[in-house]
Amino acid sequence: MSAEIIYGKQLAEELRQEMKEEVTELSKQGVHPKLVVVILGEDPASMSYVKGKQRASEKIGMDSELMELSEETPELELLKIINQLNNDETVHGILVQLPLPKQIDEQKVIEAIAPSKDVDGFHPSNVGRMMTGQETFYPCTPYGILVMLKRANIDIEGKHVVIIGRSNLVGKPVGQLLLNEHATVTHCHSRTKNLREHTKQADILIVAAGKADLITGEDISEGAVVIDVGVNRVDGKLTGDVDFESAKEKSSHITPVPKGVGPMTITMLLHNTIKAAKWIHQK
Ligand SMILES: Nc1nc2c(c(=O)[nH]1)N[C@@H](CN(C=O)c1ccc(C(=O)N[C@@H](CCC(=O)O)C(=O)O)cc1)CN2
Repeated sequence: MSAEIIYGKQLAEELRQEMKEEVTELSKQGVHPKLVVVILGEDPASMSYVKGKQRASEKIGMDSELMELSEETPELELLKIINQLNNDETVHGILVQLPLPKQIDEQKVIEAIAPSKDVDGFHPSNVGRMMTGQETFYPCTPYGILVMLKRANIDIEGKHVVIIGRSNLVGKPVGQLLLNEHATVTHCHSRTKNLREHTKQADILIVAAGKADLITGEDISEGAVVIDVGVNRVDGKLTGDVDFESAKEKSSHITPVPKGVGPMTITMLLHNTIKAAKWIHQK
């Protein structure tokens, strides 16, 4: 068997075209969705992600602002900036790029963002709403994975989803979103014993471990769906957590790296920002 490759990049482009039309319609009603992205320091990977977010916003006609702050910015100063953005009626979405420098308490920053502008979906209030199956902003990478699975017509209900990784950004929320869709979910992580015994049982395997080529064809069952969330740089080359060539021969569907899950992250951020603008203007 050779897998069908799910290109997130292609789906992202289709969705962004639809969003562009939605932004045009909203602007006719006087609603101009605006995203503000805050970054501290100049880490090259983070810098490229935030520039990507800004470019993508502009391409669909959405207002966006990039606030580039020094790596040494004190926590209190960042909290003050967030407070100003919370009170700025022209701003609908606020995103602080992670990870943050060591002098800053990441959780404090996440909790400072108004839940109604938390387009990352990381605020405990939004996480709680997601857990209880209520409408809210879902974290962008997990939400992107859910949309990819649905658009590829992959059944989720009753399927055994095995997730490797338990981060707040990806592992935990993707498990919750798929549980909400009636999947049976198993979480594996760095302390899991006999990892292969678990991965072999997966109908859908989601790998978000941050370890290049952790999973190979031998770790998966014939016909499994494999979603690779890894973004690793090995000898200057971008690679996922899954050995694509061997996994492709066993799976029914697989996402590549690059051009797989990654582009969906930014797309769902645009979706969340439009949603935030619509909510505010419906009030
Ligand atoms: N506040 C947030 N910080 C971070 C998030 C997040 O969702 N919110 N996620 C990641 C990084 N990230 C977005 O911020 C992100 C990662 C990867 C991609 C992407 O498009 N990847 C491409 C490859 C890009 C490359 O060449 O490096 C792909 O996989 O095809 C987009 C966004 C951590 N921080």
